[in-house]
Amino acid sequence: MRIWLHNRYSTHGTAVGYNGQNEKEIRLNEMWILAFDPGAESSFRLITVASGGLAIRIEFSNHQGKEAHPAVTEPPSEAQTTSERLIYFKERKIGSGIFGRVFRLIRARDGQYCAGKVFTPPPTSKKRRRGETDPV
Ligand SMILES: Nc1ncnc2c1ncn2[C@@H]1O[C@H](COP(=O)(O)OP(=O)(O)OP(=O)(O)O)[C@@H](O)[C@H]1O
Repeated sequence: MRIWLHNRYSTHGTAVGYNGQNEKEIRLNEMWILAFDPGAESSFRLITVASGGLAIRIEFSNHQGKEAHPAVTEPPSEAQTTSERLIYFKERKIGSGIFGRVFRLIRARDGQYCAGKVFTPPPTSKKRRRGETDPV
């Protein structure tokens, strides 16, 4: 089951958080997925509820007996403005490498699963200052 929130006429935008994430991310005219349950049985049609400027679209897709969408790694994103940047919610850690930790993410706009790496900055102790000579 997918539940979407689309603010069509909001003056100040809408913020949707998950587990305390992205709570301060306010968007205008953005579509948000509010719930996703891959094991949900399909027994309803698409429902759209419109109330004033708030429209809630409820999509009951049939995922019964199917695995959740496999995690995929996306190509690097183009440079985007803050309001265009896609929003991801961290679901859980799925691995780690030398350069950082890898998380299973849910893309807020369409509920697709993705894999995303959070890079760990290298320790600063080995950084050399400008003008410092190479170690022998
Ligand atoms: N697209 C993905 N789907 C599922 N799991 C993934 C995906 N990408 C990474 N992982 C998991 O995260 C782990 C670490 O991935 P990462 O890309 O960081 O590996 P790495 O190349 O060994 O790391 P590094 O480049 O930091 O040395 C993988 O071993 C795997 O378990």
